[in-house]
Amino acid sequence: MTIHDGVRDLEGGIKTDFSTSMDYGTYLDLDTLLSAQSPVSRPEHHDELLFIIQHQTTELWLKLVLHELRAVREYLDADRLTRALKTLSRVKHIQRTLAEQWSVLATLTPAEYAEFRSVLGPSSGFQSYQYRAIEFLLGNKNARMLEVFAGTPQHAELEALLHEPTVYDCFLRLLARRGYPIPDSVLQRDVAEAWVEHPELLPVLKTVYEDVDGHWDVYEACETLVDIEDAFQFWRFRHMSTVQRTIGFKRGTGGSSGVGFLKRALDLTFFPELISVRTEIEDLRD
Ligand code: HEM
Ligand SMILES: N[C@@H](CC(=O)c1ccccc1NC=O)C(=O)O
Repeated sequence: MTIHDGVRDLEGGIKTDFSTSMDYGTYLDLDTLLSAQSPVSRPEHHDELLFIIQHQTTELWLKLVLHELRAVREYLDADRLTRALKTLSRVKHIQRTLAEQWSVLATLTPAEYAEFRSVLGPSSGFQSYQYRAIEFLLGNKNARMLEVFAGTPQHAELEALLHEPTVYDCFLRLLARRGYPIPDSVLQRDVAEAWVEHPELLPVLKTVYEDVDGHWDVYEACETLVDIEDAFQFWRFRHMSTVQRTIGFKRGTGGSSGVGFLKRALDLTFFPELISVRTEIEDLRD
């Protein structure tokens, strides 16, 4: 029996003296983490803590996504496709958590948000360095996004990332090394530019999608990239719809038109050929 009068017994082995060893709070640096929530409203608005924690938890997960996507590029460069796939699968699970998390912020009513929105000044998620870095890694390169980071250490980091290959570049280079006829126009592209659809890639992808068993790991990688894009778009949609129900059609604090600006992001695409190849798959008849 481990429960007495509704109380769980502490087992004899449970450690309680940490004077000479690592403990939970020290390992996780919780003093730093839990002292980093500083509401600005005066008197402090009850819901500002929700707003801050929603952003901070998102940024923590984005930190891990960034870490994993950098690893994915390294695995692809080292021809370790299976390892890259395993890592991308972790990214997908984080994306699911991030999309789900919008429901917490959706409990913030328009009236509650309006009570402290003005303290945000011109700050906005548009200035999220990690979000932009992830977009760059996935192929949505845009040098103008650097402007809001002028004079900060993140500017140099994003500038470097702008000139590095994307996850998709690394994947297609791996395919070329495996003997797939990836066109030079793709392999030699200026990686600092946003990805634009390369129709000349379609015949290569078609060979994969027409014989998935003969190209299984490549096929699986293509489908995983589609999953990642899908999840990214879902996050963007949930952001846009949460914004719409919270501020309607007000302008954004970052200076954009607001919802209209966020809606246009839904037309962006990371891996257009992986969508177009589906059009090429012939419907079979019996
Ligand atoms: C009530 C909550 C929120 C509102 C009203 C809101 C509103 C907006 C608006 C209007 C923009 C466009 C830029 C601007 O003019 O400010 C924007 C951009 C952005 N927000 Fe939010 N947001 C909210 C929550 C969040 C959260 C929780 C995150 C998570 C980190 C986030 C991340 C971003 C990002 C990354 C962008 C840039 C998007 C892009 O460039 O396409 N936002 N937000
Ligand atoms: N752009 C938002 C403000 C906002 O959401 C925000 C402000 C400061 C830090 C992060 C934010 N989140 C997303 O844009 C607005 O227009 O209300």
